[in-house]
Amino acid sequence: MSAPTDKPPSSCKVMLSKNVANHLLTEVHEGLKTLEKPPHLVGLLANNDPAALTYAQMTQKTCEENGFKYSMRQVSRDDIEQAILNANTDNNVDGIIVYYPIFGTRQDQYLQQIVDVTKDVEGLSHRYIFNMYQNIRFLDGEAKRQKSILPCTPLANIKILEYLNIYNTILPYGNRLFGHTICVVNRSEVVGRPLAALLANDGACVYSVDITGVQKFTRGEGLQKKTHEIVDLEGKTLKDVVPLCDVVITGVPSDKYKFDTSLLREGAVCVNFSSEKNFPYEVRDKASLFVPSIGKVTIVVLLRNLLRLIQNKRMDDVKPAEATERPGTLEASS
Ligand SMILES: NC(=O)C1=CN([C@@H]2O[C@H](COP(=O)(O)OP(=O)(O)OC[C@H]3O[C@@H](n4cnc5c(N)ncnc54)[C@H](O)[C@@H]3O)[C@@H](O)[C@H]2O)C=CC1
Ligand SMILES: Nc1nc(=O)c2c([nH]1)NC[C@@H]1CN(c3ccc(C(=O)N[C@@H](CCC(=O)O)C(=O)O)cc3)C=[N+]21
Repeated sequence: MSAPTDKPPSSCKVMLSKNVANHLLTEVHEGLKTLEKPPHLVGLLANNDPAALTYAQMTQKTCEENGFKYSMRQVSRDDIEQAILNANTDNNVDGIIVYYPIFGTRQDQYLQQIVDVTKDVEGLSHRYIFNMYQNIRFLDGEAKRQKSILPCTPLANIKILEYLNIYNTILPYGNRLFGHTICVVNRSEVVGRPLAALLANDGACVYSVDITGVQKFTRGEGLQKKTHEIVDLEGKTLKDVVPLCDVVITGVPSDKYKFDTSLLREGAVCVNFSSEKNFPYEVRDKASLFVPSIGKVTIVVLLRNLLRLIQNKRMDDVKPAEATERPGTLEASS
């Protein structure tokens, strides 16, 4: 009966990721001011994935517009290992990003582990992944001067939720998602699973949905645990958990997939990180806030991670000087 023109205007606010990206860029510009020369990021492209090429080009453009140096190195699969080792030892390279998938097998995980940990802008090294899952936020223990590196796309999702004020800044750092129930549709090792863990570590109840089933990530009743625990919800599906959620995040890599918006709670916040449009247009009838894509934020987070690597390295460099200034420090800490 009702023609589209009869419909009241939607109350949904569509938030474009460039707003969040620009907000984060101001922080990046502050960091840049403290450096003598532009940070140099090397992108190693060894596949024919058009999404990887687009992402690499978007990264190059953002680097060049914001005072970073970016070099794209296209190599064959056979040469990727040596290309990583060369970038590791090149003093003119501050950060390395290798675009995946390359082999699409465990060889890709091997390549992730040979990138020098001090140049790993994507936080894929074992040490960073361990810290993330264990909710260890610093590399230098109680000194708390060197922050661990978090993977870019999961962290971009978090920066978006912060910008949308889903994080409650009245609560202590680390508990700021307490009371929120979040659904993440994708449990890949590079995005969905780390994202669910990070959100749960910040206090949320997270339903992680993949084609293999649903898992619940929490820090236990009353956030009693230091890090998250995971339970399999046997027999449960997306339909059971979405109505409980005030935030829904999707990352399904298929143009055929469309999220069933009839499941959404009125006023839910919806974010899509897939390069495909996972939400149909009608999401605007249910959601209070909708973020259709997040690529621009991911790239700024990448630059922020690069600055963090440089800052961490600088602190490593000043350590010996400090130790001589304060005799006894070394003995006391050994
Ligand atoms: N915006 C950004 O910054 C980034 C976006 N992406 C995009 O995000 C998407 C996902 O990337 P990856 O996680 O690396 O892909 P992936 O292919 O490694 O993982 C996709 C996951 O989604 C699951 N899945 C597929 N269909 C599903 C369904 N109907 N319901 C629930 N789960 C389903 C798969 O089983 C798999 O675990 C891609 O479109 C990719 O281009 C990836 C990295 C960064
Ligand atoms: N080591 C590694 N890290 C990655 O993060 C990685 C990778 N390899 N391999 C390739 C995929 C793909 N990927 C995308 C990033 C942003 C958008 C994206 O969403 N871009 C635009 C839209 C792009 C367009 O205009 O089509 C946006 O959000 O506005 C898509 C895809 C990262 N990837």
